[in-house]
This record gives sequence, structure tokens and C-alpha cells, in this order.
Amino acid sequence: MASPEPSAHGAEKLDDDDVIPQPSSRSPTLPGTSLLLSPTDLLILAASFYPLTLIAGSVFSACSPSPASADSHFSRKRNPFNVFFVKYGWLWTTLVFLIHASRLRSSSKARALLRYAVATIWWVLVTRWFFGPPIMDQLFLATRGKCQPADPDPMHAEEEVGTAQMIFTSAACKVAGGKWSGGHDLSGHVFLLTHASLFLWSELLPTLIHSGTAGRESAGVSWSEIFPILIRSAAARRENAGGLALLVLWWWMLLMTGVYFHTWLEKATGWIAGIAQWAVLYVWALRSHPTVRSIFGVPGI
Ligand SMILES: CCCCCCCCCCCCCCCC(=O)SCCNC(=O)CCNC(=O)[C@H](O)C(C)(C)COP(=O)(O)O
Ligand SMILES: Nc1ncnc2c1ncn2[C@@H]1O[C@H](COP(=O)(O)O)[C@@H](OP(=O)(O)O)[C@H]1O
Repeated sequence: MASPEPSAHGAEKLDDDDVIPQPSSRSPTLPGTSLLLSPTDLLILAASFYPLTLIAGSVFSACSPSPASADSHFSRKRNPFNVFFVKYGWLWTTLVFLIHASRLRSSSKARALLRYAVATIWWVLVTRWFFGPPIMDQLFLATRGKCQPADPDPMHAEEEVGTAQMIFTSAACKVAGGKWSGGHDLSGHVFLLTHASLFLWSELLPTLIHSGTAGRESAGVSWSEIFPILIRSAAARRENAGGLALLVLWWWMLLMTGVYFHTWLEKATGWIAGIAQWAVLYVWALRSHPTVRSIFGVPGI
């Protein structure tokens, strides 16, 4: 899909089929084009779906006559979608991305992998390691969170507390049989599901539109065309169907986290961490900094 760089961005010339989402990609001369959505509009539309989902889930949970912790399949931590998919969420996201990247032109592959590496580093920093405990655990400890011993027996608890107070990560706390409690517990699920979804939408959208419109050249996509395009795109290639299926699953699991788990504030901080790297790289740096764009490229077909 051809998409020349807007001069406002102080552009260098992009590869023919690179697509940088841009608000000014509509042609002002075409009648009725104000109703058309550019790639940027579509990306922002997809991105706005996630906070709305969390708000809807939280409102439902607050208004529901039964308690938010009501026993249902999706309120159980051990449900298979949680255990096999979300708990390995970055692995599944990686698989879908690598299949997508393997289809890109070789000149685009290295830069797509570089963007993936940045997204992976952000996932590691938030959930695994940040010069010590990961960001989510450092936030928890900084807000007076502790690893509490699980054993109610005071004899054992005393022994455990000694160990627990030395524990600085939620993972180690769980392994020691303790409970991570007291501080601000940023939702790891909201973070991962939002981060992974925005990464996949940003990388896959040009391909999805291209497959769903059969490469049609146009000023944009109308509202009524969005779902038919995604369906045609899924039908056109198994890889597109796989990517869209994962995005639907991530969206559903985010809704379930919104309904059954965490406080409003913990979901909000999870979401902020989830959009941070996407906003900096895809929304800001790639659009307004030609140097960044020349290093990382832009998602394309
Ligand atoms: C020239 C360019 C070179 C660029 C090089 C790029 C390298 C590309 C290929 C590298 C492949 C690496 C493969 C990495 C695969 C993985 O992702 S392994 C990780 C699998 N683990 C997960 O997915 C765990 C996800 N889960 C969590 O993070 C947490 O469980 C949670 C969801 C945040 C919840 O936290 P809890 O505390 O468990 O509640
Ligand atoms: N959509 C979902 N489905 C099932 N369990 C979920 C969930 N969202 C969050 N959880 C569970 O709620 C706890 C807090 O999640 P998080 O902080 O990652 O958002 C985690 O419990 P466990 O750590 O005991 O598995 C997690 O598995």
C-alpha cells in the first residue's frame, strides 16, 4: 500500500509499500472522504477499544448484583485460557509476530525485528527485571507492599516473615508460598494484554487492510467496511486469521480481568504501562522523527 510521507514530518522517502499511519493520508479532493478512516484513525480506533473495555468491565463488576468475585469459568485463575494463553502471552504474541515478519520483504524484516525487540525489552522491564525487581514489583514495594507469609501458624509465620521480608519480587514471594499484599499491585494482565494487542495491531494492520481490500488503492476505509475487511483478510490467509484470533482472545481476557480482578487504579496503571512504549515509538517517535524512522522503519506489507 503506497503511503508517501507527509512533508510536515520533515520526511525522507519511504519504501513504496511501507505504511506509516498518518492523519493527512486522505485526499482532500475526493468527495465524502471525511467519512473515511486513514491507517492512523484505524490504529487509534483499535487502541481506544482497550480503555473502553476496561471501563465497561469495571462498571459491569461494580453494578453487578452478584459480587465481582462470583464463581464463573472466567473468574477462575486456573481457567485454561489464562493458564495456557495469557500466562505465556508474550510467547504467543511473539509466534504470531514472527510468522507475520517471515512474510515481509527482506529489507523490512530486520527493522520489524528491531521494533519487536524494543517491545520485548519493555515487557521484560515491566514484568521481569528492571535493574533488580521488575517495574511492577518496584512500584508495589515503593507503595509499602510486602510479601506476607501464607502460614497462619504464628510459629511458622515468624520464621516465614524473616524470609518474606527479604523477598523483593512477586514471583519469588509466590514460590515461597507467601502472598504479595499491601501495596499498589499494577495489573500485569492488563499491562500484557494491552501492550501485546497494540504491538500486534500496529504491526499487522497494514497487512490486514491490504489483504482485506485485495490491495485496492484508496484514500481510506469507511466505518461500514471495517468488519468486512477484517473478515475478508482472515479468509484470505491463515496467518491473518491466527493474528486476529489472538487479538480477539486478548481482548476477551482483558474484559474478564476488568470484570473480575484488581481495583480501578491497578487496572489504570496496568493500562498506562501497556500503552507507554507503543505511544512513544509508534505514535510519537516514528511519526515525528525521521532519524528514528530510518532506524526502526515503519510497519508495512
Ligand atoms: C537486526 C534486528 C535484531 C533484533 C533481534 C530480535 C530477536 C528476535 C527473535 C527472538 C525470539 C525471542 C523469543 C522470546 C520468546 C518469549 O517471548 S519467551 C517468554 C514467554 N513468557 C511469557 O510469555 C510470559 C508472559 N507472562 C507474563 O509476563 C506474566 O505472567 C503476566 C501476564 C504479566 C502476569 O503476571 P503474574 O505475576 O503471573 O500475574
Ligand atoms: N482474565 C483473567 N483470567 C484469570 N485470571 C486472571 C485474569 N486476570 C487476572 N487474573 C489473575 O489475577 C491475579 C492478578 O493478575 P495480574 O496482576 O497479572 O493482573 C493473577 O493470579 P495468580 O498470580 O495467582 O495467577 C492472575 O492469574
